[in-house]
Amino acid sequence: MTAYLITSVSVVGAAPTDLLIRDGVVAEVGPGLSAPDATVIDGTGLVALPGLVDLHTHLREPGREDAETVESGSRAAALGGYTAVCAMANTSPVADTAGVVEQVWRLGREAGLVDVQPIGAVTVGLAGERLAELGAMADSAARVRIFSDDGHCVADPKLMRRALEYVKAFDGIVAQHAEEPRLTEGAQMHEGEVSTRLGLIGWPAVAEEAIIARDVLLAEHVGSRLHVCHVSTAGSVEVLRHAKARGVRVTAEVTPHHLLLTDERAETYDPVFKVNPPLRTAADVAALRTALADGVLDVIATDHAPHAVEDKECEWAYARPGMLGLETALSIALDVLGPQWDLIAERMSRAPARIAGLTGHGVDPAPGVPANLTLIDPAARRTIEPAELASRSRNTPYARMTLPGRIVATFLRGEPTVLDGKAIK
Ligand SMILES: NC(=O)N[C@@H](CC(=O)O)C(=O)O
Repeated sequence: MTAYLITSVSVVGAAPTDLLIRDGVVAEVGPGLSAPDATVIDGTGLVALPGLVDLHTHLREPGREDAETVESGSRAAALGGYTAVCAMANTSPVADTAGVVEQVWRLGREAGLVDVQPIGAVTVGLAGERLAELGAMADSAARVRIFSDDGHCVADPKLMRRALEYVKAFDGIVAQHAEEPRLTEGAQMHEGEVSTRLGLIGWPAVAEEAIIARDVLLAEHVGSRLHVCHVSTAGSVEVLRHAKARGVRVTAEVTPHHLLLTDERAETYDPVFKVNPPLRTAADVAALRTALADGVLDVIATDHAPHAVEDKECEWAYARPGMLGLETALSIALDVLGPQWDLIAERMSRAPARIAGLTGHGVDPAPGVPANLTLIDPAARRTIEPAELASRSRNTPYARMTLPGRIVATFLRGEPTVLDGKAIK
């Protein structure tokens, strides 16, 4: 196994030092290291972070391998600085049995570019009618701990309660896609001034907030762990703030796109901006940013949602919701937060690893820890060209935008998955 000596690198924003990677772990950290057998990487101007961890990735395999595979999504993740991703269950077939989660887990191991941790469905077929085999998925080789019907809300309060109770047996967590379906029938975008002007049916903020309010009360009642997917409104932040102050065991994520883009993008009628939950208002964006800084929002999660051309390049009403995220998330975080490296490490690596229970991930580079890390050039700027992305899909909302930051290298257990900004395999 090749050893790597990264010289003059800033570890999570600290003063430059050297970092030696050997036998899968960070062997030494300190100035003036020498290791004659090691491959040297000049880290001048670069920042080392613990490898990013995504709590919310759609890999589309099995079922829609034309849009993404475990391998292509893993490559996109590695290029984005990730060393672990949690793969959502809305595949075809749905990941609602031990067999399917083990298949995804095995495909992740075979690709070997990031650790792929499958998420299991809460209900059979995401249909919201009866609980899936949560225990069998937890006991499987994939060791599922996060359960989610993402793409669909677990709308039935009794089922949601049962799921929250059930996962306590193995310290699991239910990740809710908070959307009261009766309030979003036919919805095409955020309900507000822009939807009124465009004549598109709106997805009101209250459809999200009402479910979060209900679910934090349920989580409190049964003493279980709730995670809220892709929080998008100022009102949701207030509900979460209140719940956290009461000591409810709730965590929450926000996507890069909800931190940057607003519903005014719908004026283009370009379905690349159609997403679930929808892009909201500038006031929502501001509230999400504040909540991310103060910890009401624990995590930046990509909700990487690749879609084939025919599902995206069509009329707005017929287009599938969802955007790519893995290859641009760090740049958006840097744009939104600036070089607050400790905060970025917390929201994009440590906290998601903790929530998902992924040992060996989300740990700052220090002697003895697994060498899961990424090297970032914060001074670089790059223009996003959809055709150059590793994802099989092209639905990035940042096409031709120039964004700060570039991933120079990513290491998974001491082996590079990305070097010089290029995927190794
Ligand atoms: N976030 C999205 O806009 N899309 C998700 C599922 C979903 O949440 O609708 C997808 O799987 O494409």
